[in-house]
Amino acid sequence: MLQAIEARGLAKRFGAVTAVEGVDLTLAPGEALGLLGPNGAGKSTLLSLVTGLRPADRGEIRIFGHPAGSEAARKSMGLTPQSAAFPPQITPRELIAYASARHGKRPDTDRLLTAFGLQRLIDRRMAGFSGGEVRRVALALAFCGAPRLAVVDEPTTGLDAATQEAFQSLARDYVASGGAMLLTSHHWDEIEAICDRLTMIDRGQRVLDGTLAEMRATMRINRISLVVDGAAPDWLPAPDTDGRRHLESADSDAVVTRLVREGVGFRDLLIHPLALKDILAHLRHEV
Ligand SMILES: Nc1ncnc2c1ncn2[C@@H]1O[C@H](COP(=O)(O)OP(=O)(O)OP(=O)(O)O)[C@@H](O)[C@H]1O
Repeated sequence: MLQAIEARGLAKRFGAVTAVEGVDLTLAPGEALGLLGPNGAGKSTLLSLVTGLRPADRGEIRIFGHPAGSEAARKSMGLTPQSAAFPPQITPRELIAYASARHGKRPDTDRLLTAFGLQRLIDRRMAGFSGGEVRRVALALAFCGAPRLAVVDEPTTGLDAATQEAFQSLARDYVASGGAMLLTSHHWDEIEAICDRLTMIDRGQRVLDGTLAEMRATMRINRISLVVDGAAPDWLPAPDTDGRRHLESADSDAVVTRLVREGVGFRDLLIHPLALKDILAHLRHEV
């Protein structure tokens, strides 16, 4: 299958700073890849190489088989950069028409307006738009004309909860209908809600790559929480502010058996697989 993104050995320096060093990246159609990493890890630089906004110093990137930055590669992708500025006299309708035309498509204005709550703003000049309103327009542009690949850098930073949810739902629909999505975010729950696979980079290097399911299967750790009535044994952690005791275990059956055997009065027992945040906290000791 032709990959949406196929990148090998990418490297980029800015003077003395090595922003990206020897990174491989693949993304298939119908897949969402979350790019994670601390501030300054090299995520935005990596995206700028993938989108062809900057040339790589070393390595090769193909977008649906075409070199990054080529006309064919650019036409196949929609993009929301980390920060975007638009001419003050332009309206969202004009921008959406322009971005859709790049893909040779009629503007799918109605769907995008509804998804990003832009109905009231569509014909207003962008001068005076709030930060969140500008961000919503920038996000809508990544999906105009149904590109085969959407690249979104910290999509929901500064957006209200309703718009964050709308974005997640649109992103899931886009991927389910065959779109490929590369996303960076500092919101782990957002990555978890949208992405099938994640790649973590740190100081320009890839330190982790895999699906959440693979990571969970490897770790086999569950998060257990319960309320204890009466005395609790020493091996249980103290209750949190929510009154529940939380612990992690590779053998939740054994924990429950022990509670019963020791006659602990417990209720509201919940057993969950580890959240992405917890998985990364564990793996960080190993990477
Ligand atoms: N134009 C530039 N000139 C000089 N250094 C740069 C430039 N762009 C990025 N860098 C440096 O490259 C490194 C990677 O930056 P990058 O913006 O890719 O990180 P990031 O992972 O996107 O960070 P954040 O989560 O803070 O957005 C940082 O050390 C940054 O200071």
